[in-house]
Amino acid sequence: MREEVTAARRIVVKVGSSSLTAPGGDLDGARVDALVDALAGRTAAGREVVLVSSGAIAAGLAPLGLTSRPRDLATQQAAASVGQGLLIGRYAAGFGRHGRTVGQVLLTADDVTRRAHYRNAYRTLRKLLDLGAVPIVNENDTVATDEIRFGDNDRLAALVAALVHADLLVLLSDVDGLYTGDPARPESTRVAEVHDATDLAGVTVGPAARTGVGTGGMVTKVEAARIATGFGIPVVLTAAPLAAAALAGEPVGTFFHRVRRRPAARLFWLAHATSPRGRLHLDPGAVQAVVGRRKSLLPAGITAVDGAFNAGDPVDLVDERGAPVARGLVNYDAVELPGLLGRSTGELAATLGPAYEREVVHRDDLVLLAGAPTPASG
Ligand SMILES: Nc1ncnc2c1ncn2[C@@H]1O[C@H](COP(=O)(O)OP(=O)(O)O)[C@@H](O)[C@H]1O
Ligand SMILES: N[C@@H](CCC(=O)OP(=O)(O)O)C(=O)O
Repeated sequence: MREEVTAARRIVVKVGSSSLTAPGGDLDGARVDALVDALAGRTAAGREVVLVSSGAIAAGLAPLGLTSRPRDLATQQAAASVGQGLLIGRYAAGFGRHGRTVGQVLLTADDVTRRAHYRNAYRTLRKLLDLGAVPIVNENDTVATDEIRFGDNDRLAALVAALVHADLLVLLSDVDGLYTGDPARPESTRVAEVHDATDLAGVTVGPAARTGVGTGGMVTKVEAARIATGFGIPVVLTAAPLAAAALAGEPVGTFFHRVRRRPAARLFWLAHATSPRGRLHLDPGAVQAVVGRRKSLLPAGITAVDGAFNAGDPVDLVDERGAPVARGLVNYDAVELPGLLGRSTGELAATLGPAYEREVVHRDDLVLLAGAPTPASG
């Protein structure tokens, strides 16, 4: 038995399109009901459940006479508009059998990335849970544009899990776990546990099957697991029919252990949920100082600036090859910086005044990005 699973009080469960629809694309009522029964079992046992459900686009296909998932955004949005109502209607009926009320929560990326918005989203979810309802979250597909879209719901689910401070994230798909390669190949085997990146070294993480209704495949699920475990939330990835077993703590699917230390919430959002408004190019010495010695970034180490940001905005710090190594909140407007580059803080203070002695990004407002070189690896 997985103790972290059985002890979890607040659980975010994400279910993919492929687990809710019949092969033709229509919503499969029996599958929805089976999932609802598994979740209602947990709510009856006093657990709080937030469901992140995909399937709006898939559910809208058949009613609109479409035979496969459309590629263009406008048709996807029309399908989502038709399908989302059907989906929620189905869940409302399903949970109604258990005497539970559901609440629809449609979010855009902005709602979980901008501080003022995610506080608002948090309050709504919190209140629904306090009132005993089951929040059912999806991306707000009808208004999300290509630029701001998550597209798949895996990353959204990880961010929602962080938002509501969940104790567990369960990702339900059409495959019963992470496999070492394409699960259709006989030589692929299920990975039972992932402790850290080394357990993923021999794993080929692939996209969704081309014929299906899913979008992200394993790539977005492993990324979602990385985000959630980095926030101290363990993740179970398994197939939807195994939901009840997974929620009971049985050793099904793939269990991603959490990284013990929960980062400061503010820095977590900075790393995972904000979009940078610009880029600061660092010379090698500045990369060493920021990444290797965790120092603040000073004007002297910056060689170029891109973007139209204001003081307080998130920006990426990139190395000489343009690879992001850290993200931070910048203390200057973009227009101010070109005149300061390469100059020491002492010189700037002497010529421009003491206000210009401040760091470009303070170390407390900096978070290193995954993949950044560590001091040991150079
Ligand atoms: N290493 C892997 N292990 C398991 N599944 C994989 C792997 N690589 C690619 N996949 C594919 O990912 C699919 C699940 O992703 P997707 O279709 O997006 O599901 P969902 O709709 O549940 O989000 C599986 O059906 C499988 O074809
Ligand atoms: N918001 C979209 C999710 C798109 C999607 O297919 O996601 P997933 O099945 O989780 O890979 C929908 O409801 O159709």
